[in-house]
Amino acid sequence: MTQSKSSNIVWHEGTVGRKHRELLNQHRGFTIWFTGLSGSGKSTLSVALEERLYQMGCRTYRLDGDNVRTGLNRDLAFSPEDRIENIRRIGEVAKLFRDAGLINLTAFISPYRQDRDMARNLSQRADNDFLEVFVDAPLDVCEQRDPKGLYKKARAGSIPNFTGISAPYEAPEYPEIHIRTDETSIEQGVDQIVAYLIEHGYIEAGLADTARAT
Ligand SMILES: Nc1ncnc2c1ncn2[C@@H]1O[C@H](COP(=O)(O)OS(=O)(=O)O)[C@@H](OP(=O)(O)O)[C@H]1O
Ligand SMILES: Nc1ncnc2c1ncn2[C@@H]1O[C@H](COP(=O)(O)OP(=O)(O)O)[C@@H](O)[C@H]1O
Repeated sequence: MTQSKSSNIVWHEGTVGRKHRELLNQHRGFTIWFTGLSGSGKSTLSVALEERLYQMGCRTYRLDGDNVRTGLNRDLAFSPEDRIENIRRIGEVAKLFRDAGLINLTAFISPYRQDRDMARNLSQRADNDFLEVFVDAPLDVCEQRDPKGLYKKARAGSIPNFTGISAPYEAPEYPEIHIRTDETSIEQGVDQIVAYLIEHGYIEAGLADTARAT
């Protein structure tokens, strides 16, 4: 992990902490980290899940590769070094959102296992506040979907270092949740995640009933 360049830094603790914020929000703060190839369904699933969680009364914030790369990370491209820095910064931002007591959804290719583990290990609560969701579809399916026409360009050689074509993707070995988006609908994918969250005590089952009633 990159060390801080500054010295003489002393952490300043406030009187309102994560526990207080979680109490106010009536749920825990945690990160749902979507990873997968371009076109696998990260953005689609994270948007649909956020909508469901919102209906359940949860406080959420979603970070998406394309969006963050126009602001915070606009100085970064797609070399291995830039992707590492991209994920390092997102990992830190996700940590802040957890500390804010929010359910934070991130949708980045995040192709390197080591970087995803780094993001996970930034906070180490006993109750595991970082869930990796492997959004999985075979490359040929992603390429057929090609929602932004990027695979076509990558095959034509006009996008270098394109994940799955000319840059690597390291699939998660032990993701908390594994979704095959070529075998399930968007709705089923969201149901699968919500069921996991309830079963493992991240959110209360009663919230799902509230959502159904509205
Ligand atoms: N070379 C290359 N490889 C992969 N993707 C590319 C590339 N160039 C541009 N794009 C577009 O950028 C989106 C991926 O950004 P990420 O920040 O998620 O990438 S990474 O995690 O740093 O690997 C990705 O978005 P998604 O399709 O939503 O994954 C693409 O729209
Ligand atoms: N089960 C599914 N889950 C998610 N997306 C799906 C699914 N089935 C088909 N799709 C489609 O696949 C495409 C995925 O695109 P996108 O969400 O932008 O992927 P990514 O963010 O991983 O690049 C969308 O057009 C979406 O409608």
